[in-house]
Amino acid sequence: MQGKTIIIMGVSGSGKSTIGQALADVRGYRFMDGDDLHPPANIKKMHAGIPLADEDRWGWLHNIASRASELNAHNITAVIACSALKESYRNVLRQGINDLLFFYLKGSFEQIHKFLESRSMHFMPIDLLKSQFDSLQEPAADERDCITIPVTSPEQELKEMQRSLDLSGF
Ligand SMILES: Nc1ncnc2c1ncn2[C@@H]1O[C@H](COP(=O)(O)OP(=O)(O)OP(=O)(O)O)[C@@H](O)[C@H]1O
Ligand SMILES: O=C(O)[C@H](O)[C@@H](O)[C@H](O)[C@H](O)CO
Repeated sequence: MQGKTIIIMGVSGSGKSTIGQALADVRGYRFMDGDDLHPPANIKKMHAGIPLADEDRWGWLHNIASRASELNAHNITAVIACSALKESYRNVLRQGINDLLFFYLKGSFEQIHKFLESRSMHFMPIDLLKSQFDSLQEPAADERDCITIPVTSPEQELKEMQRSLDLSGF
């Protein structure tokens, strides 16, 4: 038996950690925050208000893929919060992880800006939100392993995710 991987993707502040942890709790899956796997240099950069570049993200994405695969090999299904902003980033994850599903938390700049204003104590400055939207490539229609979840309330988002997981045989 192999575990599976669910990646909650979207810009900073879209709710990946909050919703991802809640989903893992309710389904009995393992939660992992991709932010915890950033090398210190990446955290330092974001903290200084400098957006990450592709070169900063490749190693981090490979690291996430190998951690997910390790868990899956031990028959552990994992929910991972990972921004995965571009299609090329999602492709790195696809190449490294066998059984993978993405939930994309889709919200407007204004909606997510509000969330970030109410969040305290985080290394990511709100000013970087614009650069997150600039980098974001929303999942294309042919990215069949991506399910878009509109940002509404945590309860509603969880309900939609649960329904999709039941349908996908998770
Ligand atoms: N649907 C929602 N309704 C209201 N508040 C929400 C919702 N989703 C998330 N939040 C709140 O928005 C803030 C950002 O959420 P969270 O930290 O989970 O986002 P994130 O995508 O993991 O961010 P980052 O990538 O920067 O770590 C938190 O304070 C969270 O409680
Ligand atoms: O790709 C990125 O730019 C990063 O992953 C960011 O999204 C942060 O890790 C996170 O959002 C911090 O709050």
